[in-house]
Order: sequence, then structure tokens, then C-alpha cells
Amino acid sequence: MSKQMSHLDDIPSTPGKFKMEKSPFVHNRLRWHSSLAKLTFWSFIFLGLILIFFFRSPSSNPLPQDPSRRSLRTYNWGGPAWEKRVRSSARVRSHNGISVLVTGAAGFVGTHVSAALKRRGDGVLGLDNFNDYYDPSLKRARQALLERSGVFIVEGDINDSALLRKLFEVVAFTHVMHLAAQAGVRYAMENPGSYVHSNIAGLVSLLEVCKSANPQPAIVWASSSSVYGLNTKVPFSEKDRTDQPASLYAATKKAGEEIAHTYNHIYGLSLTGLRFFTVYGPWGRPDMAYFFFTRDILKGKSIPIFEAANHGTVARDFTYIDDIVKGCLAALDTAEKSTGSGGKKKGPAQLRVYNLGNTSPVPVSDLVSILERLLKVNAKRDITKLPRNGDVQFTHANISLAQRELGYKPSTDLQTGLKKFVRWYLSYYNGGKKAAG
Ligand SMILES: O=C(O)[C@H]1O[C@H](OP(=O)(O)OP(=O)(O)OC[C@H]2O[C@@H](n3ccc(=O)[nH]c3=O)[C@H](O)[C@@H]2O)[C@H](O)[C@@H](O)[C@@H]1O
Repeated sequence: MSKQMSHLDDIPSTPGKFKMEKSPFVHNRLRWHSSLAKLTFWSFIFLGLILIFFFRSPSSNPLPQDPSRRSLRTYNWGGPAWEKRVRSSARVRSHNGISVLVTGAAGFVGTHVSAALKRRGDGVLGLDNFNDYYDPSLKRARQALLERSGVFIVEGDINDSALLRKLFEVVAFTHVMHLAAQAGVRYAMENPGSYVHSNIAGLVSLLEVCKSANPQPAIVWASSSSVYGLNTKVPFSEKDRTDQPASLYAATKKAGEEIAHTYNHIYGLSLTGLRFFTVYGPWGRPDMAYFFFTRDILKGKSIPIFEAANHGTVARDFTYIDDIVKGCLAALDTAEKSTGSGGKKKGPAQLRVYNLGNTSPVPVSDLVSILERLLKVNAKRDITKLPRNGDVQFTHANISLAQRELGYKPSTDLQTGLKKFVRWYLSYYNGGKKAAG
């Protein structure tokens, strides 16, 4: 006891705290205080250990709390059953097939590319964070579609490097089709952080894991026609300048192209960037004009049609999804192997950029006229000045490089493509009765 008392005496205390220590009551209280202090101390240690274990556990998301993310979630992954599903989905089932990790697999282009790869017998594993930038139930429906054809989508974020490393541990992917991104031109003014998070930090996180993988995969990824920014010379060629982006979205895609150059240069990663031109079609993105115009025309709501200064036409080189899928598969098939190993470059590797457009720009007002005919409803047109929030007046792709090197040859005009989209839209949203998100 005296030992204990002397120990207690060493603890700095408020004056008078131990004054009555001779009373037996005080003795008991002191003992009780000491036990309480010990109990509190060990509780803190125990709680600390639990927290350390939780944050280091491979099945939790180690992302820092980032206010720019719309859906902060913890994803569950890992375990023998999960690994089995991953392996089975990524298993190549055709002679000379490839095994591809498709990021953004529950997205519009990701779903179509994953399905096409699976159809020809390639191994496909999806990865998607199912964020709520647009109605997540549409992403879940795409997931269900892929699931039926044997494609498993792992739920997780490309910024989760522990998850990415695990995926490469389980499967030796030959290719990565990187389509996960924060898309949309106008939303960048609302939530700039999400563009940096997905299109820059996420890309770097993915390339870091790819560079260390053995073997390193070849990577094909989605850039954007928006990198041509304020250029006025048409059609846009890959040789043209891309240093005057009109939106943060475009700037992050341009940054992605420079980051790709760096990883190719330092680590020998084979990298192909595809500049998509306003991709549309069934299972598309509800944030895109053709999609919400359809929804709002059916609802009888007015639609804002942008017009440039002096009644200038705003036009897009709208490209149908099936053409884009062919371009993506051709890019994967012509991708050479990465040359590095163990994080070290062994020789020069392929670095490519292609325009994937349709080469026939259509004014937005014509897009609306086609929709009116297909929906058999007159649109309430609200002609509005092109806002200064990232939109450019026109896009037009020169696709001769993709034609020459990928055999890319788009074959669907806007009228035909929109017909397929409208058919899908009406059946998916139950004849327009169910509201589109
Ligand atoms: O080509 C690309 O790289 C980009 O294509 C689209 O961007 P955008 O062409 O702006 O597509 P929409 O937002 O669907 O707009 C299509 C056209 O409709 C016009 N628009 C849009 C919205 C609106 O309310 N009214 C309107 O007239 C736009 O100015 C544009 O000319 C995608 O949203 C981007 O993610 C993609 O990277």
C-alpha cells in the first residue's frame, strides 16, 4: 500500500487532493480512483487497438474523409468466396483471349465494353464505386445485366490502392480498361473536388499499382474530346494543341494525358488514351442532354437549347455507343505489352492517343427535332445563351488516325442511334411512366 501511495504521490495533483489520505474512507476512495484510472487507461488502449485494426484492415476503405466525394462509403471486399468470384469473372474462356480489369464497369461505356469483351470470351472483372453523381439504381440495373453474363463488379474506389493491389494479386490482368471517372462538363463548377479525386488522384493511384504489377498490364483509358477546348480549327486532330481547356473536367482529362506520358516514360507502361466525342445510346448517362431532353419532352417540360453569340449554332459530333465499343476493343487488341517489371522500365513502351468520334457534327436543335419525331411529342424549346460554364460551341473529330491504326469506322448516324436509345428508354422507364433519374 505504501508503495502505491508513494506512486500516487508522484502524480502531480491539485493542492489538497490527498490531504485526507489517513482516513480509511479516503484510502478506499484512492484505491477506487486508482482502479478507475487503470480501467480508463486500458479502455483507451483497447479502443485504440480496435481503431488501428479497423483502419488497417484490407476490407475497409482507407480513403481519407474527403468532402468532395458524394458518397462516403466503406466497401467490403476480401475473403475466399470474394476471391473465387474475382477469379471466375476474370477467367479467359477463349483461345488467345485477354484478361481485363474494367474500371467504371457500372458506368455507361464500362457496361457496354465489359459485355462485349465477355461475349467474345475474354476474362472481365469490373470495378465501380457506385457513386450517386446520377441515379445509382441505373448503375445497379447495369450491374445486374452484367452479372447475368458472368461479369462480377467489385465495389470499390480506384483510390483504394490496397484493393487494387489485391486484385492484381488474385488475377494477372493483361489489360486494364480504365473508364472510371467523374464525367460531365457543367458539374465541374459545382463539385470541382470530385474531378480531382477521380480523374487525377484516382488515375495516379491506378497507374501506381499497374507499374508495380508483375506482369505490368497494358492500359487503355478514357480521355475526352473536351481537351480540344477553345480550338477553332476543325476537324480536331490528335496533332492539334490541347492547352486551352474550357472546363475543369477538360483540364483533368488533359492532365490525365500528361500523367500517362510520365508513367510511360518512367515505368514503361503501355498507355492508350481515347478521346471520346459525346457518346450516346441505350443505358446512357441521365446527366447528358439527349437523355434529359427525352425525359423532359415526355414530361412536357421545356428544354434549354444552347445557342452561341449571334444565333451561332452549337453542335456536337455525337458518337453511338456501339461504335465506341468497337474502338475500345480495337485499342485493347492493338495495345503492345508494357515493358517494365518490378516497377522498373526495361525499354520504350507504346504511348497512343486517338479520337473516337463520328466525323459528322449535328446541331443541338437538330438533335431535338429527331427526338420530337421519335417520341411523337413536340418539345417546348427554350433557346438559351450558351453558358460560360465549360461548354464549347462545337466538336468535330478527325478520325483518320484511329481508322488507320485501329480499323475504327463508325457506322451509326444520329437518327439511327437515337432510335435505339428511345426504344431502350421507353422500355426501361416503362413507357415514360417511371421517372428517369
Ligand atoms: O465529348 C466529350 O468528351 C464529352 O461529351 C459530353 O459532354 P457534352 O458534349 O457537353 O454533352 P452534353 O452535356 O450531353 O451536351 C450535348 C450538347 O447539348 C448542349 N446542351 C446541353 C445541356 C443543355 O441544357 N442544353 C444544351 O443545349 C451542349 O451545349 C452540347 O452542345 C459528356 O458529358 C462528357 O462527359 C464527355 O467527356
